[in-house]
Amino acid sequence: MDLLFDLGHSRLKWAGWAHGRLLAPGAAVWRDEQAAEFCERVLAGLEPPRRVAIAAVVRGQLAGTLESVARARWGCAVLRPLSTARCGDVRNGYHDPAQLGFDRWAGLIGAWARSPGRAAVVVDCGSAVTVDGLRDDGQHLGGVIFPGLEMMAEAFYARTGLGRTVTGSDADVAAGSTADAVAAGARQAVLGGIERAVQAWCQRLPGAALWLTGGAAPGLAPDLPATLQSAPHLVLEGLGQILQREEK
Ligand SMILES: Nc1ncnc2c1ncn2[C@@H]1O[C@H](COP(=O)(O)OP(=O)(O)OP(=O)(O)O)[C@@H](O)[C@H]1O
Ligand SMILES: CC(C)(CO)[C@@H](O)C(=O)NCCC(=O)O
Ligand SMILES: [K+]
Repeated sequence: MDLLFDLGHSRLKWAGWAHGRLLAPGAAVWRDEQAAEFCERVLAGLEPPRRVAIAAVVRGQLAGTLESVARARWGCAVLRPLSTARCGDVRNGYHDPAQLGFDRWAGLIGAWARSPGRAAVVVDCGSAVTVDGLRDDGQHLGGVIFPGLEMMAEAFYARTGLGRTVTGSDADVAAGSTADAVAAGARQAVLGGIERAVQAWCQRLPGAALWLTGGAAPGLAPDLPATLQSAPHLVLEGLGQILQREEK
């Protein structure tokens, strides 16, 4: 078995990978702990793998620590694949392919593996939200990025100098406090942004499969069109595909 990690801004996610399938996915939030302690703690609960692959868009230090802790603990190969111009039929739509976040790249490859030969739109709701389009011949056409729920609220408080005292409720547009108004506003903005971007992609890619992934997806899904299919581990699935190809 191989072991896959996806290191985002808020959480570390992982899963085993064998015979083209994910096994026992898990996740942990990194708080104030030392990076090495955090990695040791997570790895202690996992079976020794044959190889490790890490998808990391951020946290230079944590990614490096995860890599060295895994190597020291298991003595296995640790791969950190990067966004490339091409992976099988999937072609990166960025002018500079390396600039495309690896989570986006892996998500596209995960979408293609789920429905090869079909156009796809991948919505990834993490710390930031991304909405990418993939043509039915595997050509990625690019995509959009906007701040996620937390980042949007944080930016508001930081730029206005209004301190955040409590985390607001995002349940109702009829908000009666700053905290609630900002939380509900962020939710509306994220929902609206996703809907608009997906709509635009659907005009360009009729019949596309629409995939929804990322940590904030379960909370947003009830207010999004039911045509968006949940694929919670799409990035890890894509990472598994990339790892599988590296073997050939
Ligand atoms: N338990 C939760 N309840 C509600 N929202 C959550 C929860 N966990 C994560 N989120 C939301 O998901 C976002 C993080 O998503 P995710 O776990 O995909 O993060 P990430 O992979 O670290 O993000 P990124 O890759 O964009 O850095 C948070 O900003 C928050 O809005
Ligand atoms: C946009 C995020 C933060 C989404 O996780 C990540 O994919 C990233 O850091 N991307 C690099 C910039 C880009 O994709 O254009
Ligand atoms: K992500």
